[in-house]
Amino acid sequence: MSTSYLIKNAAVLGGEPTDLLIRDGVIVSVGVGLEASGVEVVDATGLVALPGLVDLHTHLREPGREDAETVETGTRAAALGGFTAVHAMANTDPVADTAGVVEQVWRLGREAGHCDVFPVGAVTVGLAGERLAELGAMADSAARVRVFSDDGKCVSDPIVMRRALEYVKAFDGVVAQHAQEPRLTEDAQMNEGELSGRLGLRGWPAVAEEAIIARDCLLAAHVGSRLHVCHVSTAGSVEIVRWAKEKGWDVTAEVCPHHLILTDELAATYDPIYKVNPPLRSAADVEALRAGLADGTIDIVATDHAPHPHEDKDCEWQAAAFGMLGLETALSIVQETMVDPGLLDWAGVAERMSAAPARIGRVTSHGRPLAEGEPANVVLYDPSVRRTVVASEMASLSRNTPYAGMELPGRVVATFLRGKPTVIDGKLATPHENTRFAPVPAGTPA
Ligand SMILES: NC(=O)N[C@@H](CC(=O)O)C(=O)O
Ligand SMILES: [Zn+2]
Ligand SMILES: [Zn+2]
Repeated sequence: MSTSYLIKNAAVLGGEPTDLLIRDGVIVSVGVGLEASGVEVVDATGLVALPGLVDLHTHLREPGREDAETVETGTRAAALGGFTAVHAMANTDPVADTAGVVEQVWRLGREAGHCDVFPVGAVTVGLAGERLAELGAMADSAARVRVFSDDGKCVSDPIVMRRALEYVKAFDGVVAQHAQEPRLTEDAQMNEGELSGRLGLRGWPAVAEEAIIARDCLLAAHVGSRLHVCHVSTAGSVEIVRWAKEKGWDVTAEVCPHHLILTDELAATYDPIYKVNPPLRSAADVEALRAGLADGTIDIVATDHAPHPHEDKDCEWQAAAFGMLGLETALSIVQETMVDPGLLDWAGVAERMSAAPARIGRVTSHGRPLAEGEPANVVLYDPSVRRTVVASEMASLSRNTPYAGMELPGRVVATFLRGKPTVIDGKLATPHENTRFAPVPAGTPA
């Protein structure tokens, strides 16, 4: 059985047609007109080749909420979205605040085999914001945790945040903050503005995010540590991160696809599909986020894939859970909002969705260039097709996509994890097996 693939005529990072020869999980040569025997030939004419995407912010829900998602189903969704690695957030039940839980999640990822799973460790015990979790033990575990986050909750106590930033320096870790000042956002339901007043929904003001980001940048600088800001959603946050970077501080930030395309106007539908934390913001915020991502102020796109079962979403707005799916649509949203308008080229996408998230998470085996000797983590993407999103066709166990019925550009045709296809012809490949590759001709509608 073949473990070798010759990818022909792929636009590597959107460049000229190039061939990639993959053997035993490694890219062994890159060039024009490559020939090889005993390989499966993949016609990638018209397809863009990118390094396998890396998500720094995914909720896989296992253990504890296997009715919403499991490591198996969430990593299927990831592979179909072009991801070869995801960081699994710690707000599970039990919380991933011990070496035991992070090792369990890491092992489940290996067993599923659709993409690599890097568990995020909680900053505080039970996400309670009071006592530091066993950060060192999680870092030293088989899961080798480097990203720590209480995501879903803000580490709001400045002393606890300071200690966490100091502690993670010992193993080159990073604290990923969910920036939400809790007192300013009690029972908050949507972006605070004229519309929240009109709709009678409690507002979530931009200052609640920006105040924490500013404080944390100052704290990180003060102790000489590394800060990552989750799901930046306001123009003011972009300005603060830009300021911190100008100072030379080690601060990175992410934006989610939904904050690049959707606005708070959607709350007027009272459809909780649009309820997310931080909330959808104004059109001016969306514009500032796109500009910040384009100029590198915002380092990465992270999905914040947040599956919820229908009973937590099919209810009135106030009672509904925060969060939306993201893995299977992320690359299309980035094409729509950044590439097609000319704000970012494919090399820029590779940097922000693969290389930079891998660097921030200190993952050395992903986010590598598509070059000789590198691990063969590759996604082949067709930017020329358009597709209508159908929620029931998602691999995720949950259905809470805000894009159902929307027409989006692009389609992931194939994903390779260490030289093995996890996705073939836009469909899931059987993991741990060699499967025949049958690519569709470029330009075939999805
Ligand atoms: N983003 C969300 O709205 N929800 C996330 C938590 C989080 O990312 O803060 C979730 O776990 O459901
Ligand atoms: Zn969050
Ligand atoms: Zn999250």
